[in-house]
Amino acid sequence: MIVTVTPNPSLDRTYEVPSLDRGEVVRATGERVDPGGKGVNVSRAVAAAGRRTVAVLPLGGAPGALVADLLDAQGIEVAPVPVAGATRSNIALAEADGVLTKINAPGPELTAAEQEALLEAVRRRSRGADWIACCGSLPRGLAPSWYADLVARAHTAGVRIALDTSGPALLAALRAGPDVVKPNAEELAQATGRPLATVGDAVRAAQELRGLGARAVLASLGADGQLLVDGAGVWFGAARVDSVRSNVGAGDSSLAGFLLAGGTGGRALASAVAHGAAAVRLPGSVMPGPHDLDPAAVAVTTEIPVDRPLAEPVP
Ligand SMILES: Nc1ncnc2c1ncn2[C@@H]1O[C@H](COP(=O)(O)OP(=O)(O)OP(=O)(O)O)[C@@H](O)[C@H]1O
Ligand SMILES: O=P(O)(O)OC[C@@]1(O)O[C@H](CO)[C@@H](O)[C@@H]1O
Repeated sequence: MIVTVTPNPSLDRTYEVPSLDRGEVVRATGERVDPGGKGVNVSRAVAAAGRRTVAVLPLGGAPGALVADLLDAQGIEVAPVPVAGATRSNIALAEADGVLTKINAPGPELTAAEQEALLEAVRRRSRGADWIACCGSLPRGLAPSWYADLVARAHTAGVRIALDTSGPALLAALRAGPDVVKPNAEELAQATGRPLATVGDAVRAAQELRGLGARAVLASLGADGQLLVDGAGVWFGAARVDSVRSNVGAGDSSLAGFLLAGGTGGRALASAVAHGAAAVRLPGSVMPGPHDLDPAAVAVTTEIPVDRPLAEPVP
């Protein structure tokens, strides 16, 4: 079982627009609503693979009720922690040329009692879990050390923990020794304070995160693919994608793929890459199921193309 924790979930609204014209009324040609937040997406991908998952998350107000209903309709077990503030709505504006602009709201502030209830729900629901995946930004009220605390609690309970977050929350959690962290290129650059221009730069940054405490680093590099750096070595994986529809949630799908395949080694990296590639072929944050995957298009190697320039370098 894979338990996910999303401290700041969202109702994800995607509007398809011909193009963005600042200051004008822009008429959408299509819209969709998805239950969102990074851990929620991991649960959606795990459930799509037919595996058991429980999504632990605070939910409040009408948007929170809608998130719960949408997850229920997808057959995903939810452990909701009721909160007074309304769950946020995040907006994605998808232009016809493929450019996507995302607006993420701050979300409600959690009171001390709500924070305690969330920790208690994680403790109760993660008994006997194979993995806890803690994902996304922290809402106001939660200290940057919140994920670090969760890592320590998971290890005391004998459960492995994967973490996908950024900034001070990531840096604080590294010191607690998470089993795997999943930064993207920007988060790697931010955590190390250095630009990323090549695959080699990304390997060095991932190794630095291991030096800070992470046991393994699954680094997602957008169109360039993914790296896995752990105590056994370094793997690089990539898949060809002919047409990209939406990259929202591609990282979450990748993390789900990684955990579904055991969460360690080259086989798990191949699954992560297959899930990332499948996610970008689907609209909005739709998570792929087994029938969407194309494992034959994935290549994983230990011969790292260190000098390869990144398609999207981080200055
Ligand atoms: N343009 C693309 N072409 C091919 N594969 C892609 C592309 N964009 C993303 N992917 C696949 O999806 C994975 C995750 O993408 P990315 O690095 O953008 O994650 P992310 O920034 O964490 O995304 P999110 O936060 O929206 O979940 C990539 O490592 C890659 O395998
Ligand atoms: O604001 P955060 O927590 O960093 O990210 C939230 C979010 O952008 O992440 C998911 C895609 O990865 C979306 O479902 C959601 O809107």
